[in-house]
Amino acid sequence: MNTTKKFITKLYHNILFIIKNTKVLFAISLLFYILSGMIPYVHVTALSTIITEGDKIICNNAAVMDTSIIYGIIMLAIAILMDRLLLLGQMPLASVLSYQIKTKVDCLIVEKTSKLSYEYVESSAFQTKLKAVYKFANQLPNLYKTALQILKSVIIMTSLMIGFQGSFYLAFIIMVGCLPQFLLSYKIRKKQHELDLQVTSDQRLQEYYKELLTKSQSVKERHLFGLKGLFTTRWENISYDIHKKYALFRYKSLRLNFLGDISNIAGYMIALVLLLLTPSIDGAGFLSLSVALTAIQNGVNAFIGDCIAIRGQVLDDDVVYDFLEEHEDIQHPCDLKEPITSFTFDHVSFTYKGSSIRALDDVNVTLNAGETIVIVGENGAGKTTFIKMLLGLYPCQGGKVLCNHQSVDTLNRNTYFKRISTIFQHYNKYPFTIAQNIKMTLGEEAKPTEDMISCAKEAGIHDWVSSLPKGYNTLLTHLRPKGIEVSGGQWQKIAIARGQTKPADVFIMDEPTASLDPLMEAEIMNKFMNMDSRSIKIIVSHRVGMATKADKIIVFEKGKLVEVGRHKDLIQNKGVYAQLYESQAKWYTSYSSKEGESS
Ligand SMILES: Nc1ncnc2c1ncn2[C@@H]1O[C@H](COP(=O)(O)OP(=O)(O)OP(=O)(O)O)[C@@H](O)[C@H]1O
Repeated sequence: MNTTKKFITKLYHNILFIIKNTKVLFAISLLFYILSGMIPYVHVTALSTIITEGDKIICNNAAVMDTSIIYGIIMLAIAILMDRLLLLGQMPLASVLSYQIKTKVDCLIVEKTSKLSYEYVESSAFQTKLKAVYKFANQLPNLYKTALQILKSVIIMTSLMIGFQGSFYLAFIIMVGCLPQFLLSYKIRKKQHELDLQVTSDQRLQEYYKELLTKSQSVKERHLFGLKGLFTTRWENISYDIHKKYALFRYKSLRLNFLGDISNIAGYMIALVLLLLTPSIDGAGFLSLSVALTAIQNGVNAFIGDCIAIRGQVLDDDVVYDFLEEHEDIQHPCDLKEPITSFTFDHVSFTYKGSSIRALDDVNVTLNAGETIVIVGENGAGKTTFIKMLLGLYPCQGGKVLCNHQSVDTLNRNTYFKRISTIFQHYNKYPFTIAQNIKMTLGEEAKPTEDMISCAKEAGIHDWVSSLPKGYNTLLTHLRPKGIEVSGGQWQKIAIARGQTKPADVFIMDEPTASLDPLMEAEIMNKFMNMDSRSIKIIVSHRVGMATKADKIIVFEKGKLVEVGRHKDLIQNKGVYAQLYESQAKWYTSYSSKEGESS
């Protein structure tokens, strides 16, 4: 009882969502379905009239047709024509309705994802859930069709039963015969939903292997390491596993469906025999009643099919609606109104989910406006995690990260991120023009702006871009028909220019220069450090060469902040920084000597 109530509430909620988002179109659709629900009654009534009147004409050898039979023929023609017209009208309506619902749901999913914590969104569990959500969201528009289809089936059955003139018990027998079909189909549909969810994770992997085999980005490694065969085998194996699960499910469903069919046929046969045994019935009466019985059975079967479909649909839709209603555990109520003047890490610790190692361990440091900060440390030392905590991408587990003395966790993301420009090692490569890659808001044919050119010069790409036939309006990547591919270093410089174009109080570069040669890297970093004396500039790097001019060097080791200070002081300390500097000395002495030559 509780389950039925829950189901009806959910169904009501889901249909309401569809009505709210489609309004007039839904009303027209409803009218179409009501009209087409009445057609079988008109059809059967017309046929009965034709059979009964035809029988009279044949038995009486009458030469002239009665008006009733002409009436019947006209009615039949109208019913067939209307049925066809309504069907034709429903097609474009269904297409527009589906588009409206799908677009709305897709927007809601994107909006929801943006409100969930970064930590949760990057987890595998979330990505699998999102895949399931999109899979089921695709089918969301089917709900309105199924719901209206049920309404149509109810109208068909009711109108036929009313026209059945008293022999309700026959219709009842037909319905009882259909009951096992209903129960079995219900069970099958629930299992299908469970299977759909269960295979989602495998489907993600299957798609990944397919991408490895087809995407241009993976073509080099695939050829050079001879991985095609390996990836193909893995893709085939996982595809086979998924197929096997569905094949097994279909086989089991088929057996259950067959049992349902037997009971269905038995019900119809019993009703037919009882009809034959009715004492007062003549040939024409038997014929027209058996036509009506067939129509009722078809109506009941369609009704059962639709009920099962709607039950399954609500199960599937729940995955989408549950996701949309998921609790957003992060609250960012405070707007950041003032420019950023400081960051304070106050005993900050952080451990990634599923990891036993502290990525940050009791970190204490303050960063002030006007400072240039270089963060160094070996692989896995905690540099990127430090930046992510500063950006508030992960909530603090221990201690606090403060921005202008306010906890970063409470800051409204829009107002906070507006003031920070970050370029990560793994930045996006957009299939837009070079100008758009630097300044997203520009149109495809728009001329480059002054500030954009200045940032492109700082990033060292202006001369190269100017030498291209279409200059800043050159389209990038082979995703675009006339797009060109550029080198890793050129992409990096474009990303750096993008980061510098954004007006901000804080500029962060998390190793975006790995593809550049050390001299070019040092040149770009030098310019970066000198770009705006009031802002906070943070550079994350393994290469300590650029730290010599920093106001503050932060050294990480195994999640711990082990040293903070200026180059000279840290060298004198002879600690981790001094060792790193020593071991990398040869990289930057060549730059220093080059700089010396040029000056
Ligand atoms: N998403 C993640 N989930 C679990 N553990 C992670 C994740 N990202 C990083 N780690 C772990 O956290 C620790 C710190 O990683 P972090 O990326 O901050 O180091 P890093 O100093 O930036 O390293 P690199 O110089 O190699 O980029 C490492 O032990 C790393 O394995």
